[in-house]
This record gives sequence, structure tokens and C-alpha cells, in this order.
Amino acid sequence: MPDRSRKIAVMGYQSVGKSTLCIQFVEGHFVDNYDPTIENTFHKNLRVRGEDYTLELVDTAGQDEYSSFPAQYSMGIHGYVLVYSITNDKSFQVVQNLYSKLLDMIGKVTVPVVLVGNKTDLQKERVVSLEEGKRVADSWGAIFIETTAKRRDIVSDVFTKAVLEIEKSEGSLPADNKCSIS
Ligand SMILES: Nc1nc2c(ncn2[C@@H]2O[C@H](COP(=O)(O)OP(=O)(O)OP(=O)(O)O)[C@@H](O)[C@H]2O)c(=O)[nH]1
Repeated sequence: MPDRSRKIAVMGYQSVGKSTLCIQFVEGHFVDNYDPTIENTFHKNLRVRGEDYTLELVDTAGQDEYSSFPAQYSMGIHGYVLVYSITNDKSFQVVQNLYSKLLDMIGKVTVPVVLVGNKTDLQKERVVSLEEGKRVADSWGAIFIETTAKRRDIVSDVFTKAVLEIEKSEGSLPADNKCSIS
């Protein structure tokens, strides 16, 4: 049987909702309190296109614009979920820095990425538009999804899309599997 274990790193600026997204996906509930992460690992089985995958999610510590890309997340990771908050412009800058540092670190031109604009329930506080997020994801050739960590269905879609991007990069899927969800 083929090994369908996939490791996904969830990265981005502090407090954008990385842990909350992981917990929503794995445990199916929204966590309101904020507890800064050092590093956490979650496991979840997920069926994608009729295949059972075992996912290991690495919930990383918040990065900032001065952080160098943590070397431990450049090896042995199949794909990345890069998260910003639509209410925080700095988090949008940080995620773009992270992406270019990641490419420099691994020496590749593309990598399986889902770019996530989180906290869409806070529309009144929105400072990053849907179009800006889409534009950046398109320039990366990545999938773009806006969500709130309160929406279990969309959060689940984030990780399903991450698996599909990984499969695509490994040549197991046709290359036109791109879509946006908002
Ligand atoms: N309203 C709203 N709050 C959210 C959402 N996602 C996360 N939060 C809140 O934002 C705060 C920070 O969430 P975390 O998941 O801890 O953020 P993080 O990115 O893991 O933070 P670090 O560990 O510092 O990197 C918490 O109070 C969450 O409840 C969302 O979609 N909407």
C-alpha cells in the first residue's frame, strides 16, 4: 500500500489563528482564547478523492518580519498552509516574506502552498482585500482561501486543498486543479 502520510506546516505572523485553524480542523470547535504557540503537532486522518491520508500538522510559533525561515520547516514537510489575518496588514506582509524566504531556503521555484486569509467574520476590521490576497496567491501559483476559523467546512477545505496541492506537485494530479473559495 502506498504511504499516504503527509506533513503540513502551518505558518504565519503571531495571533493570525494558526492554532485555532488546526484545532477547528482536528477537533471541530472554535477556541476563543489566545495562548501563544511554541510548536504543536496534530494528527488527523482525512479522505481525499477516495484515498485515506494521515496528516501531521505542525502548528508553528508566530513569525515576524525579522525572523529567518526556521530550518526545521524546510525539510521533511510536504506542503505549507501560510496564514494571515484579513484584519492585519502586517500579517499579510509577513506571509509574503515567509514565502520568499521559504523558496530561498529550499532552493525551489514552487512549493505546495495554500494561502489563507483568516478572520473573515471580522469584516468591519478588514484591511486586506480579497483581491490583494488572490493576487499574491496567483503570483505564487498557490491556492487561495479566505475563511474564519469558526467555519469548520471551509477550514476542512483548506487542508483538503493542501493535500491536493501536494499530490499535484508529486505528479499524482492534473495541474489545473486550482480554485478559490471565499
Ligand atoms: N474572530 C476571530 N478570531 C479568531 C479567528 N481565528 C483565530 N481567532 C482568535 O485569534 C486569537 C489568536 O489565535 P491563535 O490561533 O492562537 O493564533 P496563532 O496564529 O496560533 O498565534 P501564535 O501562537 O502567537 O503564532 C485567539 O483569540 C483566537 O480565538 C477567526 O477566524 N475569527
